[in-house]
Amino acid sequence: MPSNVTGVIQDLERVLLSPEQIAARVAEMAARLNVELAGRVVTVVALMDGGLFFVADLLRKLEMPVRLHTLSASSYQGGTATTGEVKVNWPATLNLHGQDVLLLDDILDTGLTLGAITERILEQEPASLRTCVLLSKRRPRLREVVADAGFEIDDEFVVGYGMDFRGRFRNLPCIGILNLDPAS
Ligand SMILES: O=P(O)(O)OC[C@H]1O[C@H](OP(=O)(O)OP(=O)(O)O)[C@H](O)[C@@H]1O
Ligand code: HPA
Repeated sequence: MPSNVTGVIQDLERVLLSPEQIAARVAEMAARLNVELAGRVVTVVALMDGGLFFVADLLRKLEMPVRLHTLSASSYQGGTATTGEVKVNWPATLNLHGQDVLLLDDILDTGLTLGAITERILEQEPASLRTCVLLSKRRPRLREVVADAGFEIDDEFVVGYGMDFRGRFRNLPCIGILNLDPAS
């Protein structure tokens, strides 16, 4: 793993998705949700920090009334592999009983994060639960998760548009593959 990444676009091996490609797909996802959830009041549960830009961009395109709850869910601790332990700050006052919940996250990888959050949400007996992610990796899951995905991507570590490596790269407007030197 490189010790010298600075977190700028020059550190990328290549750009996977440009800001324009991301914006076009997010608009399509929002248009579909606007049809399928029309007439409902939607309770969004948005996972931070990685989901920050996806959630901000998608929500501004939703036309139904929305309530927003942000949760901090982390298990990678800045690295490229899950620690296996999903830490969630679930507010004691959060009650999703009877609500139409839309769960949003940036990326579905092992499935551990969304699996853990889905379990917590379902314990509260929402009226419905729908999950959307911007990216879904083509890889075997450690936990099965049902989610609509903006893009299916190969099993490579990605950064940008909210996603980090060692706390950096979140601010890149594109999504890219890191130049990881296996020897370093
Ligand atoms: O499917 P999984 O293997 O669980 O991986 C997906 C999760 O990993 C990342 O979160 P991370 O733990 O890096 O925290 P962050 O959102 O604060 O960056 C990402 O934002 C997802 O929530
Ligand atoms: N990049 C950044 N964060 C992640 C990834 C990834 O590929 N997979 C799970 N969390």
